[in-house]
Amino acid sequence: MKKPQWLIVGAGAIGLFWACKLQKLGYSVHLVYRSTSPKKKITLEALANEDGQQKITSSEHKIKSFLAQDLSKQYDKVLLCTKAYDLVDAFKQVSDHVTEDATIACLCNGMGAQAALQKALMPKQILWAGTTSEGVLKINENHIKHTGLGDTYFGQWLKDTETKDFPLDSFVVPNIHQRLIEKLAVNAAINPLTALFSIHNGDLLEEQFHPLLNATLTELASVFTNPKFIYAEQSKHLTLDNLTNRVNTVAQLTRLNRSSMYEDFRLQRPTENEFISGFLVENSPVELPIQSLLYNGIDFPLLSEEIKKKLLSMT
Ligand SMILES: NC(=O)C1=CN([C@@H]2O[C@H](COP(=O)(O)OP(=O)(O)OC[C@H]3O[C@@H](n4cnc5c(N)ncnc54)[C@H](OP(=O)(O)O)[C@@H]3O)[C@@H](O)[C@H]2O)C=CC1
Ligand SMILES: CC(C)(CO)C(=O)C(=O)O
Repeated sequence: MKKPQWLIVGAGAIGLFWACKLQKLGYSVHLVYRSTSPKKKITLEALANEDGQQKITSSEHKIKSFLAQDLSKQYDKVLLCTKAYDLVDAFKQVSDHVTEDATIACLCNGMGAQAALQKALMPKQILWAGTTSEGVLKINENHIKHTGLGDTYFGQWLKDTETKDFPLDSFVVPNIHQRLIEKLAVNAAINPLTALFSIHNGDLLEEQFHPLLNATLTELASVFTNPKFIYAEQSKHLTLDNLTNRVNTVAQLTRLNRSSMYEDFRLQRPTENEFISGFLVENSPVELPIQSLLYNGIDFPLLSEEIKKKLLSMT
C-alpha cells in the first residue's frame, strides 16, 4: 500500500535530512523552502552503524520543493523543521494548505515555541513535538552530511486532547516533555558557554572551564529539581550528577563541533537564546544569576566581554 504524503517546512539541515529519511521510509514528500531552493535532487551523506562501525553512504533524493505561496494541495501530515524562533510563522505561512484535522509535527531545540505553535492550531489539528540528537550539517542548498548518529523522539504535546496515532510510530515516546527538558538542559549549558567563550564543545571539558561549567550545572539542577518548576515531574531526575554525566557525554561525543549557538553567534545570525536560557530564566521558581548572564551575553554581544569576566569572577 502506498504510504501517505508529508509536507516538510524548512529546507535547512534537519528539514533536508527528514525529507530524505521519510522518502527512504517510503513516504511521498513535498518540501517548502524560504530563501534557497534545494533544486530537484538532494544529496545525503548518511552515517550508519554497521557491526559496531560507523559507515558513510551517499544517496540522491528527488524531492519536489516549493515556496509556500506556490503550494496548491492540502496536506494532512506536516513536519516543521525550522529554528524555534521561526516555528509559528513557518506554520502560518502554510496553514491554508493544512487540513483541519492534520497531524502537525515539529523538531526544534528549546522550549516555548511548541506552546506558541499549539495556540496557532485549529481544535482538531494535533501537535506532536519532537526532539533530535542527530547531527546534520548543510553543506550547500541540496547537499547534507550526517555528522553524528542520534535519536529522534516525538510525543503528543497536549495529553488531554483526543489521541490519534502518529504515522511514524517507532519514534513515539509517552514522555516527550521529559525528553525536551533533558535536551534543553544540555543546550542551556553547552550552547551559551561555547558561544560566549568561542570554543568547540569538547573544549568545555578542559580544566580551565571546570569551575564555570560546574557552577552552571549546579544552578540548572536547582531549577530542575525544584518542585515548583512547571515541568518538575519531568525534570526531577536532573540532579547535578545526572546533568554532569549528560553534558560531559554530549560535549565528548561532539567535541570537534561548534554548537549551533556558537555558530549563529559567530556569524551574527539570530540564535535560539530566547527558547533556551530565556525559557529557563522566565520559568524558574528561583533566581538564576548565571543563566541570566549567559542570556544577556548572547542577547547583547557588545556586553559579552564584560559578562565573561563576571562569569569567571563568580566561580
Ligand atoms: N542541525 C542539527 O544537527 C540539529 C538541529 N537541531 C535543531 O533543529 C532545528 C532546525 O535546525 P537546522 O535544520 O540545523 O536549522 P537551519 O537553520 O539549517 O534550517 C532551518 C530552515 O528553516 C527555514 N525556514 C524558516 N522559516 C521558514 C518559513 N517561514 N518557511 C520555510 N522555511 C523556513 C530556514 O530558511 P532560510 O534558509 O531562509 O533561513 C532554514 O532553511 C533547530 O531548532 C535546531 O536547533 C537539533 C539537533 C541537531
Ligand atoms: C547538543 C548540541 C550542543 C550539539 O552541538 C546541540 O544540540 C546544539 O549545538 O544545538
